[in-house]
Parts: sequence; structure tokens; C-alpha cells
Amino acid sequence: MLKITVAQLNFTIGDLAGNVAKMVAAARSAWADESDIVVFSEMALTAYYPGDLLDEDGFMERVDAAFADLLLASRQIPGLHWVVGLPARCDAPGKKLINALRVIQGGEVLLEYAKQLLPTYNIFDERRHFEPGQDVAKVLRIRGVQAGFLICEDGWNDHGLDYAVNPFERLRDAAPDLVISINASPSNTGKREQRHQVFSAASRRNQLPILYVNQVGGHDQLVYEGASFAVEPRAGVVHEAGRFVEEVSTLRFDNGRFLTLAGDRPAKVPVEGLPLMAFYRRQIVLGLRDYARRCGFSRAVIGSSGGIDSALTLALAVEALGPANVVAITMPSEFSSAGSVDDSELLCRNLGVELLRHPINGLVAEFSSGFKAAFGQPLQGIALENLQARARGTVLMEYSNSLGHLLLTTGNKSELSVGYCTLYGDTNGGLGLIGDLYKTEVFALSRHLNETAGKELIPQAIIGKAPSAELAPGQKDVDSLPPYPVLDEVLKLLIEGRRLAPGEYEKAASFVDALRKEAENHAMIERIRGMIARNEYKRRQAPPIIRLRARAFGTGRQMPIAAKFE
Ligand SMILES: Nc1ncnc2c1ncn2[C@@H]1O[C@H](COP(=O)(O)OP(=O)(O)OC[C@H]2O[C@@H]([n+]3cccc(C(=O)O)c3)[C@H](O)[C@@H]2O)[C@@H](O)[C@H]1O
Ligand SMILES: Nc1ncnc2c1ncn2[C@@H]1O[C@H](COP(=O)(O)OP(=O)(O)OP(=O)(O)O)[C@@H](O)[C@H]1O
Ligand SMILES: NC(=O)CC[C@H](N)C(=O)O
Repeated sequence: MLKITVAQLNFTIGDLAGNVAKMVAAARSAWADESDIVVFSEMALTAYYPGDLLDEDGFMERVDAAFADLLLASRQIPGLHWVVGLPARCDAPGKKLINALRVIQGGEVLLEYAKQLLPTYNIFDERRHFEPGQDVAKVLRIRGVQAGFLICEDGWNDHGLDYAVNPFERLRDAAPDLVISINASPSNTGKREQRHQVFSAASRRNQLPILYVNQVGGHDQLVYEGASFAVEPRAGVVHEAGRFVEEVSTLRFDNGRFLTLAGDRPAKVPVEGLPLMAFYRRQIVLGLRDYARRCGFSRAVIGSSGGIDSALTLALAVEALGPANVVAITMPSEFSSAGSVDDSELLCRNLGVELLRHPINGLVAEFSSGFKAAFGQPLQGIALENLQARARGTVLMEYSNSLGHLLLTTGNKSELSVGYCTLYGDTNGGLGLIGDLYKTEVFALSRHLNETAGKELIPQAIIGKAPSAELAPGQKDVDSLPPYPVLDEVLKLLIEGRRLAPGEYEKAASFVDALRKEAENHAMIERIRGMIARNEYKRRQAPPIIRLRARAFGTGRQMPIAAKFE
């Protein structure tokens, strides 16, 4: 019988001393449970993913020193094996680093394993820094149990990626009793279920129990939900750690089965995870909380228009940071509806947030008369409309800059896709909370917040009003864009689905009743495709957004700006 402690922790990238301290505390807690092994996540020492910090002068020296500290600490708990993820040096031809797993005990390194499959797609870029390991398999006998080791992507060979090597098969040949997999697997919709499916299948096929340990926390646009788990060949997933929380918990491993510390079978793990809206909410709240604290912000500011995007952003910020730490500013112009201010007031009352007022009429008049005086022609049309958004963006940045609040951007995925936003205006900000939510989902998440609160947080007046930028008299989003239920379905296909081949447009269109006639569909989809492509320049300059889906704007979707591809 073996006791194994799962250390699902929220490490900070590059904070070597802080990460060592967390690991030592978890090791002590493991020892208090009389554990034999404590397992940390992939690259726990540096947190995942340090990116080009790995190339910075002195970074690897600091990693070496931090690892030496861990070794020293392990001497004080001599019975415990520590499974540690870290970047390590190598002298093979090619890159000079490996993504490594080391097992240490009593001040000694007992085993070193190098990750064989380095994900270099979507948001991952490991081949940029690491040389793949060529290990056959690494196993270690601990209290009579033969343990084998893998690192994250190593376990995903059978997932349609068609790598030349299959680390799982190599490991199976070494006949371990248990596989320990250390991971840094960011969450997005359906990811937990995908992990369960991939690792349950591998467990069944190879007849091996697997312990999967993930990190938790927000790192710029990526959020890691944790949800570490244990899987057995016959029973499937038998244990799951909490989602979006740190957890240090000890399991028993006895005769190929995972048991609770008390020796019982763990409670059944539900197949279904969180409902979609609850998932979005927790991912965004943790993403903002970690971004803010790691960047040194305790407070945030948001422009409150009385529209749904800023209302949802405000409500999520309140949940993450607390109402006393969030400030809303209403900035009416001559085109703002009465509801813009009244609805903001009600929203802020519901959320317990202070609402400040800064009308922008004077600023807009001053800028436009200055423009005329300087350039001899009036500022008009879209440029004049956008001036309002730019005046607001500047006021918000003034506030952020002088009072130290993080400015939260309110753009959703629908408008970011088609560039329905003003550069250096409402795109200003440090972090976008809802930039991976389509407009239709913005409504759904707002309703979800109200339902779970059991009261109206986001007023019905805001949820019920027709979306409008309010930059011109009577302006509505539908005057410039297809209705959101239509737009969103087309965007999902164009951005996240397969590329549509000619002839597939009908299929796309069938998603939405409104898209009926082939010719119109074709024209509309082509128009939307053109808008997405033309507006890459705005997205490149926009703040990072919290990633919720597999294909989000940001590092996982690298599109050229100055391109011509029909
Ligand atoms: N490739 C490129 N690289 C760098 N800059 C590029 C560029 N292509 C155009 N530009 C420049 O970008 C500028 C045009 O972009 P920009 O100034 O943003 O303005 P633009 O895209 O022309 O207009 C913004 C649109 O968003 C709507 N809007 C604004 C605010 C809020 C909302 C809402 O409801 O959420 C909607 C507004 O009604 C309008 O239809 C021009 O100065 C142009 O020269
Ligand atoms: N009158 C205003 N006062 C304060 N901020 C505003 C005002 N108008 C716009 N903004 C800021 O600019 C952002 C974009 O404006 P926009 O009107 O497009 O979005 P919204 O009102 O939140 O949602 P919707 O698109 O449903 O109207 C807002 O989310 C808000 O942060
Ligand atoms: N760190 C990794 O190797 C992550 C890749 C993996 N397929 C995941 O997202 O779960």
C-alpha cells in the first residue's frame, strides 16, 4: 500500500522562492498524512508557462538554486518522495533545455525524466524552448510499487495528433503498477471531459491506473482549473480534486485501486462537469483574481454604459474583487439614452458599487472644434462617433493611471470578431473578461448570475434592451451587423469550426432559421469572413482576454494582419 498526496497548487510564474515555499508546505502536509509520495504539477518550480523567461540571463541559475533549496528541504522529510516538474538543462544537440520531472528523496535525485511530446500548437509553444526527451521509460520502485512517469502531452498521443512516438506504450513496456502524470492543462469548454476520456481510454487500453495532477490558477489569458484526478482501467475516473481551487489531498493506492485516506472507495465522480455558464463564471473570476493580484492591483474600474457588456463585466469583477474594490463610471454624451445613466445607477445599487459620473459633452465639443480649427474641415461621420468612445477611453485611463485601478475592457467575442469597437476607445484596458463570450452568451451568463443570486443583480431593463453603441441618434447594433443569434452561429463556424469549403454554406446556414436563401447566406457569410479578417489589426492591439474556449483570440490564433487571402 502506498500513500500519495496530490498537490494541486496555484504557482506564480517565475516566483521561484514563493513556489518553493508552497511546495515545502504541501510536502509537510503530505508528511502529516504519512504519505510516501507528494506529486506536484508540470513545471511546478517555475509555474507553467515561463515562455521566453527561460532564455533570460540568470533565469536557469535561479531555477537551479531553487531546486537546490527543494533538495535541502527534502532532507528534513527523509521518508517522502517528491515528484517535481521543472525546466532543466541538457547537453544534447539542439535546444539546451528539457521539460523535466525529477523524483527526489532525502536530498537525492532518484530519477529524471524528460517530456517526450512537446505541444507546439494552439496556445502551446514548447518546441521553442525545449528539446524532446528520448527516454524509453522511467520507472521507480517505491515501497514495492513500480511507478512510471509521464508529463502532460506525453499522455495525448492517441488523440489524433499522430506523434511518431507513443510515450504511453513505451512506459507500458516497462510494466509499471501505476502511472503518475504531471500536467499543466488549461481549461476551456469541454476540456475536463476530454481529459477524462483520453486518460480513461489510455488506462483501459494499457491496463494501468493513472494519477493525473494539474496546476490551478490564472496566467494572463489562460486559466488552469486543477481538477486533478485518478483513473483505473475498469472503474474509470474514481477521484477528482476540486475545480478552480488549490487542494492538497492524500489517497491510498492499494492493489491497483485508489482509496480515500481512510481506506474507503472515493465518492463517485460525476461524468458531467459544471454547467456551461457556471464554468464560464468560475474561469473568469479566477482569471481576473489571479491577474489582478499577480500584477499588483486590488481594484478595478469599468465604464458603465447601461448596456449588457459593461453590466456583466462589472458583476464578474465584483465577484472576483469585492464591491468595495470596483468603481463604475458613467459618461453620458448627447446621444446617451436616459436609461444609460438610470440603468447604471440601478445596476451599481444592486451590486453595491460606487458609480461616478463624468459627462463627455464638453470633451467631445472641444476635440471636434479643435479638429476643425487645426485641419480646416469638420470632424464628422464615424470618426466623430468614435470620438465619444475615445473620450471615454481616455477618461477611464486617466482614472486608472492616477488612482491605480485596473481598467477592465468590456468587449465580447462577437464584436471583437467583426471589429465593432473603437481602437483606443472602448478597446482600452488591461484585461478583457468577456472577450471569449459571444453576445448571445453574454445575455445567458447575465441571466445565470441573476438566477443563482436569487435576485436581480443585472437589471431586467439592461438584459431586455436592444444592443446599441449609442454613438449616434437611435443607433442599434442590428443596423450595422446581422442579428446576434445569426452572427454568433456564423462566427462559431468561421472561427472555431472547420474552415467552410464552398458548398458547405448551406450547412452553416441551417443552424439559423434566419439564414434561408443560399445566395444571401453566401453573401452574409462572406461579409462576416471579410470583417473577421480585416479586423485582425484591432485584436492584435487589444488587451488580453480570458480564454474560455479551445480557439480564443490571442496567442492560440496567430493570424497575419497585412495579408490577402480570399
Ligand atoms: N490594418 C490596419 N492597421 C492599423 N490601423 C488600421 C488598419 N486598418 C484600419 N486602420 C485604422 O483604424 C481606424 C479605424 O478603426 P476605429 O477607429 O476603431 O473605427 P472604425 O472601425 O472605423 O469604427 C468603429 C465601429 O465600431 C462601432 N462601435 C464603436 C464603439 C463601441 C461599439 C459597440 O457597440 O461595442 C461599436 C462603431 O459604431 C463603428 O461602426 C482608422 O484610423 C484606420 O486608419
Ligand atoms: N455612456 C457611457 N458611460 C460609460 N461608459 C460607456 C458609455 N458608453 C459606452 N461606454 C463604455 O464603452 C463600452 C462599449 O460601449 P457599448 O455601448 O458598445 O457596450 P455596452 O453598452 O456595454 O453593451 P451593448 O453593446 O449591449 O450596448 C461599454 O461597455 C462601456 O465600458
Ligand atoms: N502542458 C501540456 O503538455 C498541455 C497539453 C495537453 N494536451 C493539455 O492541454 O492538456
